[in-house]
Amino acid sequence: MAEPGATILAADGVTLRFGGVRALTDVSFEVKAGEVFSIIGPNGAGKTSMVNCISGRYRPTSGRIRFDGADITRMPTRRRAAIGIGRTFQNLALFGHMTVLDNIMVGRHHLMRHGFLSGMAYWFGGAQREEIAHRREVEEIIDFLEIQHVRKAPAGTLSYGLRKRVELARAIALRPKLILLDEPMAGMNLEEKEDMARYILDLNEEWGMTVLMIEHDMGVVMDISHRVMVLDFGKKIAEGTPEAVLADPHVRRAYLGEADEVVSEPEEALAP
Ligand SMILES: Nc1ncnc2c1ncn2[C@@H]1O[C@H](COP(=O)(O)OP(=O)(O)OP(=O)(O)O)[C@@H](O)[C@H]1O
Repeated sequence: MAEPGATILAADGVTLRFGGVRALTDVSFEVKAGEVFSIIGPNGAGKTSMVNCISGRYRPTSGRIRFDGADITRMPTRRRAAIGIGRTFQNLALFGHMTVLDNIMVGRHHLMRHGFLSGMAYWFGGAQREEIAHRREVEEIIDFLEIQHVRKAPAGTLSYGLRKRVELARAIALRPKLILLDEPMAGMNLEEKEDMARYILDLNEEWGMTVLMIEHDMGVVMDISHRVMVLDFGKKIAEGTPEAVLADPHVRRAYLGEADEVVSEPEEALAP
């Protein structure tokens, strides 16, 4: 496991093409162990494509990605999860008819030697002991994310904010070293966003989890990120502390739309 401050994830010249579309062009960056690192940029800038290259859903057309000392560029997705890369999705991906508890247990499935409640092995093969240990871990996550009151409820019956929290619980059930969060606050009200921001910070500070996040809410990004990378049309245009990125003229032009303000007419000129 990388020491705090050492490079845990490194993308080197990552390019991704879909036919004629260049989703990413020569993107390089490093995430340090223990960081909250955010990727921001306008719609279609390549943020999800980058996260998909890291999680294994997409293979870069060229370039390399290293994680915790291993070259993962062509590694299968399942193997990446096993070596410590967890993720949540932009759109919820829970089993609606299953309870919260079972949804989170599914997240731990591949860590279980005996499979999920596999027949005779459950009683005689040590699988019972193993499942008890897994349940204990899951309960710890349930406590941490304060979802005890809904642990037996079918996931599909919960509010959107709670479902997002369950999805986070399932992703951290793997105890990843790096968690990829794709718009964790999307569609949330202010209170839900504040809760989620606090859970992400606690995960980072108390559990030592490195976080790579895509998020559109600039307030949240600036509040909880140690460093931010900005993509625009698939290219990296800035990287640094939230303050430095906010002050960067390229970012202001490309992302915050300041160019529009500069070229717009004075208000009097628009009056009839
Ligand atoms: N599977 C795909 N097939 C074809 N083109 C794709 C695919 N995935 C992404 N793209 C294209 O790649 C570019 C980058 O898309 P991507 O979804 O990575 O951007 P994004 O920054 O995550 O956008 P958003 O903020 O809207 O989610 C876009 O032009 C998109 O249409």
